[in-house]
Amino acid sequence: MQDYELIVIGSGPSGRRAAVQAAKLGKSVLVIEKTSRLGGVSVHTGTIPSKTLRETVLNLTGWRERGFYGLAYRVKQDIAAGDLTIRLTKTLDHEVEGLKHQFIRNHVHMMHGAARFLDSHSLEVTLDAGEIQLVRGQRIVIAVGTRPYRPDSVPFNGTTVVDSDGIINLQKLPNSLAVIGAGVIGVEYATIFSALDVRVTLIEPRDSFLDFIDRELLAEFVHQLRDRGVTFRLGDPVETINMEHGQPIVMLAGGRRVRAEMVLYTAGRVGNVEALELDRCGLAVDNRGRITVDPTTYQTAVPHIYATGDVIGFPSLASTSMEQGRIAACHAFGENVPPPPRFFPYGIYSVPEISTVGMTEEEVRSRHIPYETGVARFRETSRGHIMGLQGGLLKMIVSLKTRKLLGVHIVGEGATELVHIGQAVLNLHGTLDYFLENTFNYPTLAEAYKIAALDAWNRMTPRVAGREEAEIENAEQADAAE
Ligand SMILES: Cc1cc2nc3c(=O)[nH]c(=O)nc-3n(C[C@H](O)[C@H](O)[C@H](O)COP(=O)(O)OP(=O)(O)OC[C@H]3O[C@@H](n4cnc5c(N)ncnc54)[C@H](O)[C@@H]3O)c2cc1C
Ligand SMILES: NC(=O)c1ccc[n+]([C@@H]2O[C@H](COP(=O)([O-])OP(=O)(O)OC[C@H]3O[C@@H](n4cnc5c(N)ncnc54)[C@H](O)[C@@H]3O)[C@@H](O)[C@H]2O)c1
Repeated sequence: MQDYELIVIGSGPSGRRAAVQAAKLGKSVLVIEKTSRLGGVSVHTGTIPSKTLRETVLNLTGWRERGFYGLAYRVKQDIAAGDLTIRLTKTLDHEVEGLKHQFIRNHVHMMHGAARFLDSHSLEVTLDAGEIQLVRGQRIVIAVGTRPYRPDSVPFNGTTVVDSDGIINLQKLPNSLAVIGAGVIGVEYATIFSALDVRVTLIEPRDSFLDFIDRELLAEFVHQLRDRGVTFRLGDPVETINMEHGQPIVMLAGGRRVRAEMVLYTAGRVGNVEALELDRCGLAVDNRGRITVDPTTYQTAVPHIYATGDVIGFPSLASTSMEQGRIAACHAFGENVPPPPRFFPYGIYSVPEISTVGMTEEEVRSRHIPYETGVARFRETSRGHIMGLQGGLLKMIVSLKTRKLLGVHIVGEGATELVHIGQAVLNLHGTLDYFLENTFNYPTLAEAYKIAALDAWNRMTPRVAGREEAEIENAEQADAAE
C-alpha cells in the first residue's frame, strides 16, 4: 500500500488547489480522479463550458454590437449547435493540459479511478481498467463535488429533456426552451439561449428568484429580459413533464401547459458521496449529500479528514472552492493562513451579466443601518457611448454614519470584472471618499463608480444640510447688508 502525506479525492477547483498547496509545502501528494480527465465539474460540465458557450453566443450573434448596428445585426446567420461547440473543445483541452502540467511540475501524483474509504486513513481505488489499488493518507481532502439533482419524475432523455451536463452536448439548437429552476445555472442558460433568439420560459416554484441579489438590480435585469421576450412563470411549481409526439410538455400546478422543444432541468445539485462509503471513516451527510465542516479550517468531524468545494454546500463556487482547498491544505500541515475576508463577489454570467459584493439594500435595511445609495447608468459614461451600451447600472450603498462602502451591485457589460474595485474598497474598509478623491481612467466603465459615488454624495444629508445652512447664512448676511 502506497503512503502519502496528503490524498485528495477529486480534481476540481478545490482538490487542485489543495494538492498544489500541499506539494508547495514539500508534502507527498496523490490526487484521485474518477474520470479520465482532470478538472472536475468546473472544467468539463460547469463553469468553463457554460462561460465558453456564453462567449461564443455573444460573438456569433454580434450581441455586443447591436447597440450600434441595430437589433437585426448578426455576425453569423443561422447559428447551429456545432458552431457553439467548436470553441468549447479547444478551451477545455487548454484547461486540462494546463492542469496536468501544473500537477507534473509540482510532483503531484495522479490516479484515475473511483475512491472509497476502507477506514479513516485507507482508500481503495478502482482504476479505469478495473484493477484495484490501495493507498493510505496521513491526511485526506474530500473534494468530490456535486452532480445535477435528477428526480425520477423527470423523463431525462439527453436530447429534449436535459440537465446542465446534457445541455453542453447539444446536437440541435431548439426553437423554444423551458428552464425549470431559476437558480444561477437556470438563469445563466435561459439568458444565453434567449440571446440566440430561442423562445425561453423560466419556471420557478417560488414567487421570487436569485434572492441574494439586490432587488433594484434584479428589477432592471428582469425588465431587460421581459423586453426581449423571456417569459417568467414564478410561484408555479411543476406537476409533471410528459412527452407528447416526441415533444416535452410541462404541466404547472396553476393549470398552465408550457410546450417547448427542449426542457432544461436545473433544480439544484447533490453531493457525489455515495461511492465513498463515508460510514467507514465515521462521517455522515445531509439529505443533499453535503458534508459538515468547520467553516474556518474545513476539517470534518474526523480531524485529519477535510472536505472542500461544492460537497460542503454554500456558496458552491469555483472561486470560493479554490480558496477552501488552499486553506485546508495549509491547516493540515500547520501553516497559518488568515481567514478569508468577509465579502466575496458573486458573478452571474447571464446576458446581461450580474455581479455583486457586500450587503444588498434589503440587508442593510433589515439591519437598521442608516444608508444612502448612489446609482450610475452605463449610458452616462463615455465608454458606454463608445460601446453602444443601452442598459447596465452600478449601484453602491454607503453608511451614512461612517461613510463606509457597504455593497456594490452591478448589472451589465463587464460587471463580473468591474465588481473587484468595489470588493477591494469594501474588504479594506474603505469609504465613499475613495471614489470621490481618486481619478479613474477615462473613458472606462469603471468611471461608473465615480458617477455613483457623486450621486450618493449629492444625496447625503450632512452635505445637503450643510449647504442649506450656508445658503441661509448667506441670505441672512445679504439681508443684513441691505
Ligand atoms: C453549469 C455550471 C456553471 C457554473 N459556473 C460557475 C461560475 O461561473 N463561477 C463559479 O465560481 N462557479 C461556477 N460553478 C460552480 C463550480 O463549477 C463549482 O463550484 C466547482 O466546480 C466545485 O469544485 P469542487 O472542488 O467541489 O469539485 P468539482 O468541480 O465538483 O469536481 C469534483 C471531482 O471529483 C471527482 N470525484 C467524485 N467522486 C469521486 C470518487 N469517489 N473518487 C474519485 N474522484 C471522484 C469528480 O469526477 C470530479 O472530477 C458552476 C457550476 C455549474 C454546474
Ligand atoms: N456564475 C456562478 O457563479 C455560478 C453559475 C452556475 C452555478 N453556480 C453554482 O452552482 C450551484 C447550483 O446551481 P443551481 O442553479 O443548480 O442551484 P440553486 O440551488 O442555485 O437553484 C435551484 C433553483 O431551483 C429551484 N427548485 C428547487 N426545487 C425545484 C423543483 N422541484 N422544481 C423546480 N425548481 C426547483 C430553487 O427554488 C432554485 O431557484 C449554485 O449554488 C451556484 O453557486 C454558480
